[in-house]
Amino acid sequence: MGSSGDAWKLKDHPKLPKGKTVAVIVLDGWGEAKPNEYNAISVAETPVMDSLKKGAPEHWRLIKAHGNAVGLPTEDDMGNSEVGHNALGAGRIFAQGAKLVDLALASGKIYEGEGFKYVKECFEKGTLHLIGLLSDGGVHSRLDQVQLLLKGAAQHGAKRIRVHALTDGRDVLDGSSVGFMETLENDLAKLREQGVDARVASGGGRMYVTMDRYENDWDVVKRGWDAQVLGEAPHKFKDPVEAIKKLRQEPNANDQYLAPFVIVDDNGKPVGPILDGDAVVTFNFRADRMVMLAKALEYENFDKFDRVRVPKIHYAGMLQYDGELKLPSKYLVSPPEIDRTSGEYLVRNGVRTFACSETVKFGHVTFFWNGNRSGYFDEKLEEYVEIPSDSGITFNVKPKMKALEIAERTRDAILSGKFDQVRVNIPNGDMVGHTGDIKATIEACKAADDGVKMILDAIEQVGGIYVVTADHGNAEDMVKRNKKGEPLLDKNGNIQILTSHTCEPVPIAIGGPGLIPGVRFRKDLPTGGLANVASTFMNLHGYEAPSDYEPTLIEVVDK
Ligand SMILES: O=C(O)[C@@H](CO)OP(=O)(O)O
Ligand SMILES: [Mn+2]
Ligand SMILES: [Mn+2]
Repeated sequence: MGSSGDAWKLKDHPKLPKGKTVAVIVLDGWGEAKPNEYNAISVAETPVMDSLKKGAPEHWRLIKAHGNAVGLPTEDDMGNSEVGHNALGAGRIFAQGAKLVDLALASGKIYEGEGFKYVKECFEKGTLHLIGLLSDGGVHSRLDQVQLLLKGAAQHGAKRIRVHALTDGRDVLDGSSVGFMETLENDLAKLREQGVDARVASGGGRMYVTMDRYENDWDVVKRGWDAQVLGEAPHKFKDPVEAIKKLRQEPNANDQYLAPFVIVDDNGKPVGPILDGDAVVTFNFRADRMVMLAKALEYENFDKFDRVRVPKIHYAGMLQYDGELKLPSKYLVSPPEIDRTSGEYLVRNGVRTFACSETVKFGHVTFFWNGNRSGYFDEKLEEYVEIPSDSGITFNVKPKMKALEIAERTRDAILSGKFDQVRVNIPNGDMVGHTGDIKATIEACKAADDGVKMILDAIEQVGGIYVVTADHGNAEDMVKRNKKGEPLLDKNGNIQILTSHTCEPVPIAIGGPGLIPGVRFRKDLPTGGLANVASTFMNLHGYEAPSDYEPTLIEVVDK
């Protein structure tokens, strides 16, 4: 596609009119599963979402939101916000970070790239630090990739390696951090036998240490900086497995929010602060929760917290996390080239766009939607509104989150007549689902439903159209199950709470007074997924989608 204006011109849809206000509502973490007591969505009072379902099969259906349908390596990979919103916004399926890293490791190309060569320059005199999420969840990172990278780095000359591990419990079961740390320790021991000085240097829970996103709470990143770079943390241990076990015994402790710790030697000295001349790799492939740390590591001018000491390092990300900011400038694997997104096409065809969510999901309907690119395409035609999220709490404490505020701002945007597309992310099912608190998640789902109602009422008033869908499952299943689908119990006979996303399909509903009679879901796309949604709403804006987009889910029959 060239850069001339014509290249962006979308063809008129032969049957569907232009000029309708289209609301695209994404319920985060809202999958479809059989009703049961662990399905927070089915238990919750959700009259609006229930009524949409009655429109099946013409105006309600299910679509795939996990595995290959969103560019993940296998059909066992649950969906997540990054790949989900990428697919929704880009209308095509791109091999995602997880897969690209797998390929680069398998072929050995990862060691030939500019990024690895850059960090390698420090191997002779400095330490290689690996920072990231210790998990096999496959959402932000994968332990098997870290294991390969450790081995590969040693083979390519790293003599001293320090791992700064963030514990998960969000994409994997709470408590699994102990096993992951044992596996890592085993691998590091093997490296030590080969003469590589390899150790864990620090740790902490992902939601409390380092992995904040969209600048919700810089203190989270600071806690990580203090432990990883300065070697300072409230807890000091000699052994990382013991560290996790001990810290998990503190009241209300869990993997996600584990307190930061550093590993010290016999003299109480931290074994791996980051120093001048060292190399650093952040090994998460997913962008959103690495961007803030990447800024702290890379930016000369940085005022988000006092870094105290800024080591002169060679830093590379596993991927480049922000294509617009080119951050970080060095990376081991090239990110998916998500170009020509629906957002860019529509704006270049004059579609005035409003996007809104609260901080914790704001980048989902902007940054991820636009192909991991921050900023506007055309400031005159777009407005992105961020409602500040609560920070410093777990969201089961306030399960309504900002659903109402998001809906109000969106309602106002619709009624203002200033926008053709309004798109929102309503986070409750996902963010509260991740806490594993079933009661709070039920409340969260009700709040999300209330938010949808307010937006649909506004669409009704202006004669518009709605598309309601979700990015992946979460709240519809809050319990870990065996292969037969039965809830699993732990050794004390309690159910094992599932805090993670799922592989369930998600609903999509279309409607509103602006939907002309005869528009309905096609029957010939039974395996349709999130990547088919962009063509669908482009049609509802009165345009044909570009020919290489995944096909539209709708057809127009004579009525
Ligand atoms: O919170 C996150 O980072 C992920 C789970 O790891 O959730 P989501 O993909 O919904 O943003
Ligand atoms: Mn999500
Ligand atoms: Mn989530």
